[in-house]
Amino acid sequence: MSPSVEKGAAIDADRHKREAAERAVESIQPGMVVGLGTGSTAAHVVHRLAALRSEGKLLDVKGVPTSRRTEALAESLGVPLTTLEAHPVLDLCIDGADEVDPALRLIKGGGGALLREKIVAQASRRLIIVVDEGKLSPRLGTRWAVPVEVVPFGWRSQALYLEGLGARVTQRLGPEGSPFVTDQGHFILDCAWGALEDPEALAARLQARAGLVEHGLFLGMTSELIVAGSRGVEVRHPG
Ligand SMILES: O=C(CO)[C@H](O)[C@H](O)COP(=O)(O)O
Repeated sequence: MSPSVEKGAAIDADRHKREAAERAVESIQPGMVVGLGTGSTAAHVVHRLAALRSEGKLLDVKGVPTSRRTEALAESLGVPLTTLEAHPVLDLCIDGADEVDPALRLIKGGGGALLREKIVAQASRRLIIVVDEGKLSPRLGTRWAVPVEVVPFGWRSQALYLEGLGARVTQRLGPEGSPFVTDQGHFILDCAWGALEDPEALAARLQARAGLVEHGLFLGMTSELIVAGSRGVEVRHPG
C-alpha cells in the first residue's frame, strides 16, 4: 500500500470509529452512569459527550473511566466522572475492541487497559462495543494476539506457561523500550496463537493460572455491536 493510500485508509477508519461512537452515545439517557472505554474509538465517545454537554444536553450523565488515559481526556473536556465504588452497577458501558468475531466475542487490550475494561464491562447492565469494519474477523486470533496481563513477579514463568499452551509470546514494551506497565502495575504478554479453535477453553486455561491476572478474551459480554464502514453504520446483537 502506498503511503497516501495508507493515510486515506487511516482517515476512513477514524471517521468510521467516530460514526460508531456517535451512534452508541444515542443510547445514553439523562442521569445514566456510563463506563467509558479506552482507545481511539472510545475517545470519540468522550468527545461526543463533551459536545452534547456544550449544547446543554446530558449534563447529569457521569462516566467511569477504564484507564488513566480516558480519565485524563474526560477531565480535560469537562465530562464529569465518578467511580465504581460510588456506583457499583452501571447502566451502560461503551468501549472499543481490537477484533470481533461473528458471535460478538472480542479480543481487547490493545491499549493495555483490559483489566479495568473487563471490570467495568462486567459491572454494566449493557456493553456496547463500537468498531470500524476493519475489526471484524471470521475467527478470533486471526488478526490480533491475545494480551495477557501478568504480575511482574515471576512473569517469565508465565511466559513459559503460555508458550507451553502454543503461543508465540512477546512482552509488550513502552515507548522507551522498557516493559509496558498497566494502570494496575502489571506487565502485558501478547500471545499469538493464530486463529483460535476454542476461545472459551483457552480462557478457562488462562483463568486457572496464578500470576495471570486477566486476559483480553471478552466472551459472552457484548450486548450490542455498532460497526461503521463504507456501507454505513450497522447494529448487531448476539445470537
Ligand atoms: O481494548 C482496548 C484498549 O485496551 C481498545 O478498545 C482497543 O485496543 C481498540 O482500540 P482503538 O479504538 O484505538 O482501535
